[in-house]
Amino acid sequence: MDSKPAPIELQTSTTSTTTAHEATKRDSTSSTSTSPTHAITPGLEWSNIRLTVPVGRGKNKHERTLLEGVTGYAHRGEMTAILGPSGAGKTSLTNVLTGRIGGMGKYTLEGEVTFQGREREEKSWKNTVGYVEQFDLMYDSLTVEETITFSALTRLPAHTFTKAQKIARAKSVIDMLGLSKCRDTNVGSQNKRGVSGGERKRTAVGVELVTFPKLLFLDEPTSGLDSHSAYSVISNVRDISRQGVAVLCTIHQPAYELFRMFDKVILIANGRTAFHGTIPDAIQWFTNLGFPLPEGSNAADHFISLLTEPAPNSAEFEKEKDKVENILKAWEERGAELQNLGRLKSNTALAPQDATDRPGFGLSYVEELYWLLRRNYTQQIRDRTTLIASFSQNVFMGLILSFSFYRLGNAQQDLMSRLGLLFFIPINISFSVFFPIITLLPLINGILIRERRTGAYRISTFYLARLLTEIPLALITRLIFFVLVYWVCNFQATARAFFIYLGVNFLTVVYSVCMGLFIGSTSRKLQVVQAITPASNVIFILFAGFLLPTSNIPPWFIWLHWLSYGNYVFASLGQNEFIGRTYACPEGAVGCFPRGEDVIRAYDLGRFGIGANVGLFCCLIAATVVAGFLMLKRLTRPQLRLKI
Ligand SMILES: Nc1ncnc2c1ncn2[C@@H]1O[C@H](COP(=O)(O)OP(=O)(O)OP(=O)(O)O)[C@@H](O)[C@H]1O
Repeated sequence: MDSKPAPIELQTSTTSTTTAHEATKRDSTSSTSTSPTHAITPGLEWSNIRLTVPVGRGKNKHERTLLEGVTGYAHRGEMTAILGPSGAGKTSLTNVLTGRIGGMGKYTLEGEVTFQGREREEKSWKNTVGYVEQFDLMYDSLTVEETITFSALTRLPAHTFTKAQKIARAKSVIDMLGLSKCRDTNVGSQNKRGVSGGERKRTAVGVELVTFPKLLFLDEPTSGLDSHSAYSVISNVRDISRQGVAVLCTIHQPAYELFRMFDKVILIANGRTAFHGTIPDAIQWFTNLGFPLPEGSNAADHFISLLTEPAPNSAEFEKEKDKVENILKAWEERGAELQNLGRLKSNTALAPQDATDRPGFGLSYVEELYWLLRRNYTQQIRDRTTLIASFSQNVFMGLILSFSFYRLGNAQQDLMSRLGLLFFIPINISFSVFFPIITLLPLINGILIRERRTGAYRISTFYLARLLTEIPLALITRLIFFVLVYWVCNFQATARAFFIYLGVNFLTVVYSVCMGLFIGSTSRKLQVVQAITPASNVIFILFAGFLLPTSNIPPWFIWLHWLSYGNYVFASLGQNEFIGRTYACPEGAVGCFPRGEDVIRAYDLGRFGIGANVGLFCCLIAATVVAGFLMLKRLTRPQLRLKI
């Protein structure tokens, strides 16, 4: 093997405004005459990649080949574009190269992928690679600086970097990406104003870049951006590649000024390689195949149109039906020589593991919890609209209930109203807590999945931080509701009864948060979670013992009664309110409850005392916490496949 990487030819990039065709011609001639001004060393290499998935059902079931015999490389110090028509296999190839094919269901994968001549290893891979997704999920109320600093603090290993060094790294990345002006602006989202699209994309790049990746993948980094923003993103990424990073970008229809910034291009069609090399060489290759670049046209558009199959009913179909196949065959037969010209041989001796390769968390458990809590609270408190909406909803409900059940007396109909109200309060709590949590959870879990892939922090700290954020906020926003309803509706006017009522309702809030996190982690799809939530809650309400008396519950459903939070809450609140109370019972009236104890007996609320009910409820909460944690862990498990 070579002991020293040989320099390879590069084009020079300028920002002049010549036409695409003129620029292309000039690039074509310059490509063989300039030498690189920075080090280029071997990086990622892949050979003979074959990926198949089973498709169809029954008799129609067959194997579909998504990638066939794909070979290529991405050098450190170079920026490579992966280009091809829709459905060509760009995402599939990127998934194989990054090890993210776990989500594809059953598949078979053959071939070899190495980084710097070594097989990719799970423990160091997350520190080697950065992946900027097309839809970059970030906390929208955090500023650019907070977002990038959080990434530096959690992802740079503690055994190598001090906190001050991590913060300094975040600052230097912000400067490098030209984000200094907007460092204090919120990242924002579709629903919330924040930085511009280009700045947001550069922030997503910064989140990955802080960790000194040696390999950076970007999935369509320019989609949705105007030409100026797209140019600035790609020129930033190009600068990053010059620092010894192998950059691989899938890209859709780039403008020529942008396209020519790439050092190499990989053209893909029908899951096979159609070309790999410099852009001028690509133009020459296709000219030699009989497809010269038409005057005034963009080379990227020209390549895509060459690799697009003609529509079966189009006029060109007969003439062009074999065009793509012929191009692919030509590369398979004669392309290897050209591909190898620009290829550096890997030498593992040249690639010592550096300090960032060593696995390890960026922060201690407590520090990690602190930063996760800080991020959660910053996000929640800055999200004023949601906070105000939640607070107003509770005040509104409190007022409605207070007026509806105003100053209940001790008549029989007032007794029934009390009973109904005590049953309604936990239902109201659960629904009002569940929905804000489950609506946000798919987004939060999306961020968690990305961050877990990078090994940023422990899942247990994330979960604990979520609980410690949601519970206090849910309690605070509901306090007025609890107080208002209790005193206006005229429940037992003793401090003991009031605090028991408050305590049981607080536990209901805690349970609802835990249950919300559990249900929210059952699926990554909001629609699924939204369907499960009301159904499961209604079942627990039904079997709580009020709507369907316990004696009428079929024996095979009795477990639902024991799993129902309403059972414990209703029994505790019922005993708290009714024991020791008397009610007016007109003489001769039937079905009358003269004493509170009669109500307890009739509704079977007295099987356990208040303490035992609270104890059982705490056990149910503990079980929900554990189930929610396991569910979240399963849902967001990084599915890396690096060994082939
Ligand atoms: N899990 C899967 N099962 C069956 N077919 C799949 C699966 N994943 C991808 N495909 C198919 O493989 C082909 C390549 O898909 P891929 O997403 O890699 O293309 P792409 O080049 O990234 O397309 P686009 O530019 O439109 O995103 C497509 O025809 C797609 O329908």
